[in-house]
Amino acid sequence: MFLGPSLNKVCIKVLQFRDQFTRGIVKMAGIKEESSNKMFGGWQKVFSHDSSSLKCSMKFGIYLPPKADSEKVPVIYWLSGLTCTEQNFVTKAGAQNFAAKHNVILVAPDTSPRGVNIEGEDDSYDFGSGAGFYLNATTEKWKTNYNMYTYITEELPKVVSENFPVIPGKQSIMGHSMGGHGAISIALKNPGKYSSVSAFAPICNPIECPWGQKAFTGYLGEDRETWKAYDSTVLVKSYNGPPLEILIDQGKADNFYTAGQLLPDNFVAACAEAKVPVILRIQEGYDHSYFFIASFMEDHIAHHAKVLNA
Ligand SMILES: N[C@@H](CCC(=O)N[C@@H](CS)C(=O)NCC(=O)O)C(=O)O
Repeated sequence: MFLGPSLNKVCIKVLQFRDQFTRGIVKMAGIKEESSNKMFGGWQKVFSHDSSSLKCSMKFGIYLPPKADSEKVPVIYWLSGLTCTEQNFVTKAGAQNFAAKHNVILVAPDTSPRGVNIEGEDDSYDFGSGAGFYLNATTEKWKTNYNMYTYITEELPKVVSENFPVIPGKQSIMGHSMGGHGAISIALKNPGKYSSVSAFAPICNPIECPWGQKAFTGYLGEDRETWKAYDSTVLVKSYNGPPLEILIDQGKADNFYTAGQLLPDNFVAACAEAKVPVILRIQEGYDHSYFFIASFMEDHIAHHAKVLNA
């Protein structure tokens, strides 16, 4: 059928756009496809790229819902916890089904620089590799590579918007444990940049818990004043940006909760003082694992989609 020269051009463009995501035949800007699997009508992919802020090769998972074959859609960033790579969320969170239903892209990066040959980087599970804490390090030993804050807030969104069909400015952020700390602190530090935020078992007050104190001493040094720039319980007290929807789920049988690593009550008290609305749901019987995360993932995606698709 002859559609006229301009309509034909539009059709060819749409077909090329679809090809880019379904057959992977178009070379993408600075990123390499590592894997691609069809899932719930969309695509679960993993890409690698050279990161300028971390000075190493990084991987991230991206789920493209069926709607992204033909239209731009909002994006939700997921930040994982200690010991995770991009694979934990991709394989265990069970989020793709809900992303397909709510027409959102999900981006799940790795949790630290990899293979940068810093002495001691692989010595413990809660510092160094797999434990970047979503901050920019200032200590001599770590500051060249451990800049996960800049990676998550600037570099990765640029890579995503240059290569995938995202609606500019329509983004939200969520995470788990160390990644819950990352999601909430990043949303509070960047008023208006993220439409909504949610977390599973977040480290809410890192300057007051052993995980946070160890990491902040190593990455930021001994001066505790500098730590406050990355502590959600401190940051929320001076938040004066647009209304933020904050949803937190916390398992009551989570051993890190009972050991005082997460401290959600401190965060909720600070929110009340600052008059920032927060929903904290204590979930009876649930632990810290991805079994807990998968159980409430639908609520979290719906929480973000309600704002992003409004
Ligand atoms: N089980 C770990 C603690 C770290 C941990 O529980 N990590 C959580 C995030 S804080 C996680 O998501 N682990 C990976 C997984 O469960 O797939 C250890 O003691 O070495």
